Amino acid sequence: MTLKLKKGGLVVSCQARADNPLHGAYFMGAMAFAARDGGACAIRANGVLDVRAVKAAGLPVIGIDKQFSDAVPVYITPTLAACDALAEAGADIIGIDATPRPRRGDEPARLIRHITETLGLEAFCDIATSDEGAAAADMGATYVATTLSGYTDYSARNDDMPDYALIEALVASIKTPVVAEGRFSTPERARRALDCGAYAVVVGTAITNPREITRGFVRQIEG
Ligand SMILES: CC(=O)N[C@H](C=O)[C@@H](O)[C@H](O)[C@H](O)COP(=O)(O)O
Repeated sequence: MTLKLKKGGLVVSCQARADNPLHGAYFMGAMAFAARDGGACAIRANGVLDVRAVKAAGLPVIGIDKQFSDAVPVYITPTLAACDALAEAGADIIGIDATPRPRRGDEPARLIRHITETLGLEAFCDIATSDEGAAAADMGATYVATTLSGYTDYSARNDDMPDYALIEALVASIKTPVVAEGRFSTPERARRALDCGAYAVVVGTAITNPREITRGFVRQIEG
């Protein structure tokens, strides 16, 4: 079966939180057009409004719905209802948190079945460890992504490096395509992800967050 993400391709994550001056579907839609013109093979976007807007660029869309809560750590597309809304908005692939952490919503296995069997879409499973990736693969994930490495209390890290070791461990242990995501802040880092065996690589901040890019320059020149 042909997958919607291109092997060896660059996925651009077009996301801006409410405190970001570029927050909103208009800006994220424009980012998606720019990413498409630059050669991206797909877009990752948060929320139904942004998914609809980025869809206009004509690329496959990984839709997620971040629902932050003080009560539980899981926030990426925690419910079947969120999956339905993203599908309705035009997502081709739905991204979920597939870690076994406490959640308010539905279990990863149920979400994956719903996405792949009921909605007929692809399930993009964000994990933080190789055991979690293996479990997601067993549950029927279409892709396993390293997105949450460094962002759970048991995978916390002090540097800003991507988790190449996790990519390699996953590639060695599962047949499901492994997508590299998280801290691929230069073209060289993205290239190395593919050299480690990643199927594709997702880049967000380094392409679509001018505020963070500016901060990086200012840190370097002002010390
Ligand atoms: C941990 C989490 O919630 N990551 C999010 C997932 O959607 C986004 O905030 C990241 O920007 C995205 O994963 C891309 O990563 P980077 O921006 O490092 O290229």
